[in-house]
Amino acid sequence: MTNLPQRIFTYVRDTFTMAPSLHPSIDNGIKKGDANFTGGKLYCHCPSNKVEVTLGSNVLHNHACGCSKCWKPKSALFSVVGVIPTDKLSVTANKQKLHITDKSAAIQRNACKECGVHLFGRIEVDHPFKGLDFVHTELSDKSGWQEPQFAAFVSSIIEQGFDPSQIDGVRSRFNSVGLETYDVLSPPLMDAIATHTAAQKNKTSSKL
Ligand SMILES: N[C@@H](CCC(=O)N[C@@H](CS)C(=O)NCC(=O)O)C(=O)O
Ligand SMILES: [Zn+2]
Ligand SMILES: [Zn+2]
Repeated sequence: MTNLPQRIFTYVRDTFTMAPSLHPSIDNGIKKGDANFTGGKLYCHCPSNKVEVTLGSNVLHNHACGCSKCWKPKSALFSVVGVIPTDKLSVTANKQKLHITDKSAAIQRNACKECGVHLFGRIEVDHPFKGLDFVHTELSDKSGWQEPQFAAFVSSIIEQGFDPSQIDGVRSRFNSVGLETYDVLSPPLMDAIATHTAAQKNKTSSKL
């Protein structure tokens, strides 16, 4: 978390330079979550017959993601996405409105066919994060969700048209609100992926 003078500086700089939004929950500093928070409901953006997803716990590893596949709110450069065990998530209304955005992706992102909002991403194939669903807590009307912990896939915004000469400014804005930036995931998550890959390789070689 950053101190007040730094936040005022960031706010004034961003207001005068009309910097594009990183994400509404990050632009003006980060609000810390509640350690005792126990979950809530997510809703799509349809004006009626909203898809409703119920989460039975807080999320973990909440982070900003600049990749092209994660859902972002209008005008934001980044998504904010966290994970929750699959058995803590259920679709509690209007499930028939969901479709999978890209069936070939590891993360099967279930989005509302009408408003386009992604309600949850699930992994069905062998993968280090199988058993975890990906969700956007900004779709909830409650506060207390874990705050973003880091920014991932930052350079990926360039692939979507962001001016590469401005990318250092994006990294420094994340840093000014207390978030580290990475061009893949954070080191602990990359270590978890590599550990899984090593275990798979061992399994395969022991069968030979
Ligand atoms: N540079 C690529 C990165 C895509 C990517 O690897 N995204 C990560 C973070 S969400 C991932 O795990 N993707 C798996 C998937 O989408 O199934 C892009 O922007 O599309
Ligand atoms: Zn919708
Ligand atoms: Zn992503």
